[in-house]
Amino acid sequence: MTLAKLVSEIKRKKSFLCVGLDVDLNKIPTHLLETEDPIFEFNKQIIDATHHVAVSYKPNTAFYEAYGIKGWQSLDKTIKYINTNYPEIFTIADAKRGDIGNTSTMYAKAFFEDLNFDSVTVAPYMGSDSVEPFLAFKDKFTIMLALTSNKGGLDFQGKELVDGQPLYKEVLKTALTWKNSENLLFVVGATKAEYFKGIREIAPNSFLLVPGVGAQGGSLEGVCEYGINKENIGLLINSSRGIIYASNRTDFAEAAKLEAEKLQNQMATILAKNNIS
Ligand SMILES: O=c1ccn([C@@H]2O[C@H](COP(=O)(O)O)[C@@H](O)[C@H]2O)c(=O)[nH]1
Repeated sequence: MTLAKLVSEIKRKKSFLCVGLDVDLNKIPTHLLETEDPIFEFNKQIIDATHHVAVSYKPNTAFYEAYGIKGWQSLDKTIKYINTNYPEIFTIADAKRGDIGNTSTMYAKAFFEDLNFDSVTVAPYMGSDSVEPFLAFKDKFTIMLALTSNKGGLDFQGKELVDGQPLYKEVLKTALTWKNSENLLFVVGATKAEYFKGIREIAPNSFLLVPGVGAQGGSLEGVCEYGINKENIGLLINSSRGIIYASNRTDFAEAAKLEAEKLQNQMATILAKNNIS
């Protein structure tokens, strides 16, 4: 996958929606628990019902790791299902990794080579040599936490450095100087809409993965006011619980489809307002 292909898919579908596949066995319809692989069965039906309005899927690996080997197998089946049936979809392993260099290389191999995701999320705390091993993979993307959606996100990310600028801005500026930074995207929470203007001053053309609409209450319109880039759009807006748990009954896939279509409609309106076609 290339970012140019992602942009052309966004324009074709008039959507920059990323559906989060955060599967909790306590929340899925009970009839699925009788199937051989309830997590995969749930994902398959969600994907089939929403792929026409989504350009990306983001399984958060915690929701698979929590179920041990079986969970990891469900993740493997899910990514294979997407890559085989919907190869135009941009896939994100939300794993928030990062470690000393040789360990980061192994994490990168796990997600880019073994599982064949297009991208993986990483934490910046360990610095350049913990992120650059991910960036070295051609046509694969590293999505680094910049300003996260949770309340505590500002505890450290918002701390002012000696020159008065907040840490997250320094993280953005510095990361953009790293080798292969053209393969770098950033996570910025939708709950932090008022920060997008400043972020776009530092990273005008970077793609931003934006979680926090739906269950966390972030505003799509608020994010797009300054977050949207007229050339490449530059946004992937994620909603997980708001879509996948729209119903916990047998109509769950249809309910997810309706929620995803609602968001896509709003996105199409925003694209049209910005004269992006
Ligand atoms: O700043 C961040 C970074 C990651 N996330 C993840 O995104 C989804 C959001 O799920 P919702 O159900 O739509 O709230 C989830 O996997 C988080 O771990 C985030 O929310 N904020």
